[in-house]
Amino acid sequence: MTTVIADHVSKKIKRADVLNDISYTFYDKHIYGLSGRNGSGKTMLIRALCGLIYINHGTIKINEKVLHRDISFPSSIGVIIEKTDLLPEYSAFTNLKILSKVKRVASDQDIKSAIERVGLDPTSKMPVRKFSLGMKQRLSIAQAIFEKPEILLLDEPTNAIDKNGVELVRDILVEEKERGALIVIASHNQDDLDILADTVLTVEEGHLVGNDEK
Ligand SMILES: Nc1ncnc2c1ncn2[C@@H]1O[C@H](COP(=O)(O)OP(=O)(O)OP(=O)(O)O)[C@@H](O)[C@H]1O
Repeated sequence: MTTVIADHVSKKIKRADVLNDISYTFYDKHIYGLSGRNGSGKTMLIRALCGLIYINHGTIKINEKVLHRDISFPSSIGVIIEKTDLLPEYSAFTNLKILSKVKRVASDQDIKSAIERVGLDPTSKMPVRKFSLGMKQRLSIAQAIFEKPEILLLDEPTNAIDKNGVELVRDILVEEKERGALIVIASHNQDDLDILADTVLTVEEGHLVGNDEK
């Protein structure tokens, strides 16, 4: 079983409380939707859960291991945060191939099938700098899922993606949940939240205020 436990998590930037005493337990085989206005703290929460920022108070435990104490980042995780960095001069396949060398858990076949799954061509030599915004976003999804991670933290995963692509991405995320992934999605797209989320959490001025279990 995979668990991510936020326990009294707070983060201040300058003097502003961007995360304010957040306590919540996330489980596997579940999609959590983060809803909230611009600047409410959704991205900060995602950054905190994947270890990209240090928090000022509280703890985050990934499978009972405390982030920044026992581990520096979760070992089995796929992340999309705005402007996920891709290497613009290389093809889709080469981008994922380079990433795969870090952990060595994905084969070339895993890379190809992830690229195919998001509707891109794994044999294409087109460099990513020539990709449209939507194509880059699709590749970001492939990048997040290709190693079959236990945890997926996705900030606006359907951003810039066309209608057919959005349906494809939603199908992929449901398949990933059924595979057993713990998925957190921040989205302004109400349809994404309605269709995908088993639980919708509302973030307001750094607090988790709503917990709408469907
Ligand atoms: N690098 C930064 N330096 C200072 N403050 C920041 C920084 N990044 C974010 N913040 C502040 O943290 C707060 C939460 O921002 P966050 O990006 O988490 O909001 P969000 O809910 O994801 O918004 P959006 O819906 O626009 O993506 C905001 O008040 C923002 O101004």
